[in-house]
Amino acid sequence: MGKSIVIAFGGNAITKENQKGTFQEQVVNIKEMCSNLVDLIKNGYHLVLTHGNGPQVGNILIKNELSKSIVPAMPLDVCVSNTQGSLGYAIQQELTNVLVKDKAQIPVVTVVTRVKVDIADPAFQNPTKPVGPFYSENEAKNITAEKGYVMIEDSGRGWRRVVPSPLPLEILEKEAIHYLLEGGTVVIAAGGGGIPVYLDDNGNYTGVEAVIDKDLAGQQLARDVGAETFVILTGVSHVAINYGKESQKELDTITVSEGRRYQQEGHFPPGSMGPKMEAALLFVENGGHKSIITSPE
Ligand SMILES: Nc1ncnc2c1ncn2[C@@H]1O[C@H](COP(=O)(O)OP(=O)(O)O)[C@@H](O)[C@H]1O
Ligand SMILES: NC(=O)OP(=O)(O)O
Repeated sequence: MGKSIVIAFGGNAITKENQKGTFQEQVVNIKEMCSNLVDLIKNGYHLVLTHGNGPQVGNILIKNELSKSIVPAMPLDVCVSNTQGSLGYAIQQELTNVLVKDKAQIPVVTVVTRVKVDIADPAFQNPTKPVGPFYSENEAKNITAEKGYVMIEDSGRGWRRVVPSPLPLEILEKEAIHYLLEGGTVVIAAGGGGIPVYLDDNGNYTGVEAVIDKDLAGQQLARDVGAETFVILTGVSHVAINYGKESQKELDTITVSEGRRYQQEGHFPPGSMGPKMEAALLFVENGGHKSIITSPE
C-alpha cells in the first residue's frame, strides 16, 4: 500500500462560529475542505478522513430536549452515530463530486465506527467536551439553573454545554477500515470521535453517553490503521508558543520532547490547541512517522 494519511478536521470547520448550522452551510464548508484534498488523493496518498461533531451533536441534543414530550429522546451515543451518518453523507457526496470533476474515479465511503472506552474513565464524572452553540455568560447561567447542564467558557469564543469525553482506547472497525484503504477507497471513519462503547460484564459491547475528542480518536485511528502521517486541520496554519501575546512565535518542525516541554510550559490551552498537541504527540510517541497541525489550505 502507498503512503497513508489520517486527516482530522473540526466540527467548527463544518459549522462556523457565526453560522446557524443549516445543512446548506455545512455543505459549502465541506466542499471547500474537500477541494483541498484532491491533490493528495491524485498523488497516490491513501486517505482516511475523520471529523468533529461538537456543534452538530449539540444541536441534536437541543432537538431532543424540545421534542421529548412528542417523540422519545435518543441517548447521546446514538446522537453521535446520527452525526457520523449526516456528516459522512455530506463529505462522501462533496468529495465524490470534486473527484469526478477532476476525472478521478476513486470510491469514497463512510464507516459507522465504534470506539472502545473504559466505563471507569474518570471523564464520566467530569464533563469537559464542549458541544452545541455558543452562549453569553448570562444565557449560560440561566441554562444551568433551568436544566442543570454544565456550561464552560470555550477558548474565548463564548459559553457552551459540556458532556463527558472519555479517552479512546481502540477503533473497533479498524480491520474493515484497513481493508477499504488497501483496496484504494477513501474512508471517512470515527466521525465525531467515534461512537463510545464499553465492554460490559457479560462481554458485550454497549453504548455509553459521551462525545470522544476527535483529535484523540484520530490519532488512535492513525495508529490502528498503521498510517504514516496524522494531520489535524484547524483554524491556524501554525501552532504557536506564547499564542496571542506580543512574543508569539509560530512553530515549524519540532521534536516530541520539544512539544512535551512546550506543553508543560502551558502553551496549549485545554479545549482548543491542548488536545490537538496531545494527539499529535501521542501519534509519534507510539510509532507514527509525523503529525502535522495546520489549516486546510
Ligand atoms: N498555541 C496555540 N497555537 C495556535 N493556535 C492556538 C493556540 N492556542 C489556542 N489556539 C487556538 O485554537 C484554535 C484551534 O482549536 P479549535 O478551534 O477548538 O479547534 P477545531 O478546529 O477542532 O474546532 C486555533 O484556531 C487558535 O485560535
Ligand atoms: N467530537 C469532537 O471532538 O468534535 P469537535 O472537533 O467538533 O469539537
